[in-house]
Parts: sequence; C-alpha cells; structure tokens
Amino acid sequence: MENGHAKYRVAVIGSGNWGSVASRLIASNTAKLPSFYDEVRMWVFEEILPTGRKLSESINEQNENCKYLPGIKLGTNVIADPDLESAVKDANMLVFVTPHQFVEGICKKLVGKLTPGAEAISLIKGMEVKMEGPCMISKLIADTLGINCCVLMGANIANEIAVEEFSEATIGYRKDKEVANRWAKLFTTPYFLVSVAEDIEGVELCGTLKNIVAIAAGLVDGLDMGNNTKAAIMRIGLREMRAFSKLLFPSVRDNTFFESCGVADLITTCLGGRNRRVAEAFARNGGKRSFDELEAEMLRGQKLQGVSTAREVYEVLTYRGWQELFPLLSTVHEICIGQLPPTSIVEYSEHTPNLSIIGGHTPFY
Ligand SMILES: NC(=O)c1ccc[n+]([C@@H]2O[C@H](COP(=O)([O-])OP(=O)(O)OC[C@H]3O[C@@H](n4cnc5c(N)ncnc54)[C@H](O)[C@@H]3O)[C@@H](O)[C@H]2O)c1
Ligand SMILES: O=P(O)(O)OC[C@H](O)CO
Repeated sequence: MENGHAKYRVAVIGSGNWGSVASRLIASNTAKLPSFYDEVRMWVFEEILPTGRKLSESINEQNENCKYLPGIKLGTNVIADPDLESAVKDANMLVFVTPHQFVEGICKKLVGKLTPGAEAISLIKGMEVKMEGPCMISKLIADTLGINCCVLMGANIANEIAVEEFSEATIGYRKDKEVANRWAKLFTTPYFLVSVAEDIEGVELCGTLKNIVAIAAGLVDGLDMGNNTKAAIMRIGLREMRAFSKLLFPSVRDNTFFESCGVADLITTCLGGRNRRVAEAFARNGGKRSFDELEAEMLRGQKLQGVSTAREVYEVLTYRGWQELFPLLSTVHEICIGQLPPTSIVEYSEHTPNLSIIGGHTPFY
C-alpha cells in the first residue's frame, strides 16, 4: 500500500515473441502510472544462445530479446529473470504468456510461491484436454494456483504491436469488473486499445479455436486457391468456432465473436499468423514434411498452437460424438496427422451433414 492505495507489482511469465512484446507494452505503462511499481520482471525459459551466452543475461545486457524479438528495445524497467520463483516474488499481478503446452508444468512449480491475493491474466491461446473433459488455460491456472484469472485475446500479431501499429484486444472476465478494468489500465496505450467483456469462456475460446481455422487458411494458400476460398474457410471456421464454444459453454455470447478476440483475430491470423504460414508450407510440400519439422525450421524456437489445439479439439469431438457437426475443425486435425491430404480442406463441404440435429433444433448455425 502507498498513501492508503494499493500498489501493484507485475510479473510476466513467458518471454517468447508475444511475451516480450507484452512485457514491453506493460512496462511502458508501469513506468508512467503511479499505481504500479515501475519494474516488470519477465520470467525467461533459459536457453544458451549460439554465441554461448545465456538468453536472460543477453536480454538484460542489450535490453532486447535477440532470439524472440530482435531489434526492439524492451524498456529498461523490464528485467529478465530465469528463476521462476524469484520472477514472481512480491508480484500481485501475474501475466501468463507461454505456449499452452508448458503452462501446466509452470503452474505446478508456482504452487505455494505466490503473493496472497495475487491476480492473474492469461494471454495464452490454447486448451488442455483432461480425463474429465476440456479445460481452458485460464481455468487450469486458476484451479492449480487458487487465484482469479482473466484472459486477454485479440487481433494481436506481436511483431506489429512491437512497432506500435494500432491494435485492439478484448479482456474476458468472469464477475469482477473492477479487476478486469485494472488489467485494461495496465495494457491500454494509444496504439493498443483494450475493451472488457464478461464472457471469459467466449473470449478464450475465440483465441484458441481461430488457430485451427488459420491452419485451414494456410492450407488453402499453399494449394494456390484464391481469396474467395479463403473467405469461405474463414466464414465456415467462425461458424464452427461459435457452435463449438456454445456447446461447451452455453453462456458464451454471440457478441463476443464481433469483438477483437473474435472475427478480428480470425482475420489477422488467417492473413498474417505463424499457423497460416507453416500450414502453407505444409500444403506446398504435399503434406510430406511434418508440421513439427516445418515449425522447427521456419519458426526457430517459436511455437505453433494450432496443430496441438486441433488435436485437443478433435479428442473432444470424438469423445462427445460431435465430429460430423464440425467438418472443418475435424478435417484440419486429420490433415495435420497425415490421415487426409491437404486438398481435403475443401472437399469436406460436399459431405457437410445436416447441422440442425443437435437437440432437434438449430441453435448454432
Ligand atoms: N506471437 C504472437 O504474435 C502471439 C500473439 C497473441 C497471442 N500469442 C499466444 O501467446 C502464447 C505465447 O506465444 P509467444 O509468441 O510469446 O511464444 P513463442 O512461440 O514466440 O516462443 C516460444 C516460447 O516457449 C519457450 N519454451 C520453450 N520450451 C519451453 C519449456 N519446456 N517450458 C517453458 N517454456 C518453453 C521459449 O523459451 C519461448 O519463450 C501462445 O499461446 C500464443 O498463441 C502469440
Ligand atoms: O502467429 P499465430 O498464428 O500464432 O497468431 C498470432 C496471434 O494469435 C494473432 O492474434
């Protein structure tokens, strides 16, 4: 507390492409806003660079993440820390921004180490599938750590935000609007406009599912199909995103799909994202080189989320008998694992089933 007002200390857990840009964005605000401590600790998954230097040391010396965000100064109040416990010490606002496959292990290491009353926000686009069913990443964080967790999703290609091109984002929250507004204050800048929506599942599922549609869009590009085909993929994808979200969480709101986290993120990812780019290469190689191989070669340490999300969603679809209702989401997974050729991405529509069978009415399509 300072002068009777709460003061907030921010830690960022993750330092990849978006993690580095988010740290820079946040740090530009904490340096200015009196309700936040200036310093932003950024946890770094330690790596040894080709020069033999540690990534965290290099970031602190150059004030730049030469591997995941070269050429951009982070702000001198961003401090890289390879020690997870030390990175979150005394922090009461925790920003989670790692590829989704690593978050469970990270959370387990943080149990019992957090400042009482800490709040979290997840910028992670992905989901986990457990024995008991699908689990959104914000819920995984909240349940493992016993803390409240909002989400921030949107049309946010990190490299564009790094050079301060105008973008929007959506914060999803469950009940506490005051907390959501505090997160919005932390993130909002003149070039990054943030709105809040009381629909955490809807916001998070938009960010998660659009990565599967982006794979489909990349396949279409790799097959040299035109804009009409790609637009059709995006429309069908958006429709399936909304239907799947509402089946999982009936509380999900239609309006959420018109926020930055919805249609805008779908568009930007299908035009300029990494999932699209690698899927294009996959199709150009006729599916002969795996996504893992192409990811390693093309992204140099950055991670795709769409391929694993397609698998996770497919598990849910098969377990619940919904596969035929979601031809695009299902087909993307079957192409990714080599069960179908890339050209199948536009063949499935011939077999599109009667989509009105759920519950005998047409609530989704
Ligand atoms: N990059 C973007 O434009 C962007 C924009 C919005 C949202 N996102 C989302 O943000 C999340 C993080 O993406 P990113 O772009 O910051 O990461 P990234 O793909 O650029 O980088 C991969 C990160 O994973 C780390 N890592 C590798 N192995 C690890 C391990 N075993 N344990 C923990 N960490 C490990 C690496 O050190 C690196 O920091 C993803 O869910 C992504 O979908 C990304
Ligand atoms: O580069 P992608 O495909 O991981 O997408 C990045 C962001 O999610 C776009 O908002």
